[in-house]
Amino acid sequence: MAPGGEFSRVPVVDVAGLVGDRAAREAVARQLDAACRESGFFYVVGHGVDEALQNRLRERSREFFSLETEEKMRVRMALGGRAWRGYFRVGDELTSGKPDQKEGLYFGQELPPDDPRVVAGTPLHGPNLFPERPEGLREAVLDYMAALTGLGHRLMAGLALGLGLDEAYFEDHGTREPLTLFRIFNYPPPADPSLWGVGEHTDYGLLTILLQDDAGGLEVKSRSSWIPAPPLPGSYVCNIGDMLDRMTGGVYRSTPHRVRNPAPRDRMSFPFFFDPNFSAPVRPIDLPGRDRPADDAAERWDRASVHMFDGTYGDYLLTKVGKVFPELRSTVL
Ligand SMILES: O=C(O)CCC(=O)C(=O)O
Ligand SMILES: [Fe+2]
Repeated sequence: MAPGGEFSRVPVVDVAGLVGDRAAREAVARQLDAACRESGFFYVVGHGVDEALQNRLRERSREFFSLETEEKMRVRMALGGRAWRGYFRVGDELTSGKPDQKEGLYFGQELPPDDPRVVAGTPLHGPNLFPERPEGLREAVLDYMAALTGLGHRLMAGLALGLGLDEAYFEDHGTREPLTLFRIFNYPPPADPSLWGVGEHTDYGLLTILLQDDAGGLEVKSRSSWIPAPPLPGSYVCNIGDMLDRMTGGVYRSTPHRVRNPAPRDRMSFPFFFDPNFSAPVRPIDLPGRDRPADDAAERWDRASVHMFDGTYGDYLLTKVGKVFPELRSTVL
């Protein structure tokens, strides 16, 4: 393994063994561990998510984005209030201060209005803002989020094993009831080729599980160059977020990435974020045999500039929200 985040490809891991016997789980865990140290990015195949469900989600999403802006704006984010849900237009979301060339829908765990967290006005908690049309988008999103929550638990158990921890470590430390955020993005071909669909960034939480279509355009930052993560049929692209990077003292890497749609048509992607519970305190993981952070961790953390380990995951996440949607700062925070 090259030191310091130098890598030349995003590895593919068949995770079917995670539902097998101990030896099979350990074999997968070793591959996940190597990928998380080296690049912080990996494809997974053998993930068990139903292809028909993915197709249903894709179809309904395509139908939604093809509606007139006026209709899409009926579920605009401003109406989701503190729950941080709904539709945003091309250019509404900022990455590193620059408007992204993508439109999208934000979803989270579906909670009834009388859930105590909703009644208390807890940010990022609430019912979703589902559009009236197309019919079936609501069911596709909820079914898909349930399937991906299951995959998130399986992968986190594999990551725990790879770190030499009990497989239930993450469940016991914040993910038994995870915070799950789900987004559906549509990237039109950029009007100006210098504009990014999503500019360079790292993700916030533990693990991102991304379904992309066949347009391509996702790139991952190795130390000295950008490495493409092209669509691989039947796969997800997974990556480590800042929180897991910090919890592991930088042993697992949250790697910068960016997207520009290279296709002459729209590109759709479906990132699912599997994070600790909003009220879970975030603590560094005690990793046997490792008492200091990876050599380049401080450099990476400075760039992301978050406060660490002195609060809950929710406290941390709220420091991020206002940066990407300045308009929502007053409603969410
Ligand atoms: O659309 C993609 O392929 C990646 C999106 C992404 O990086 C993100 O939402 O954090
Ligand atoms: Fe990302």
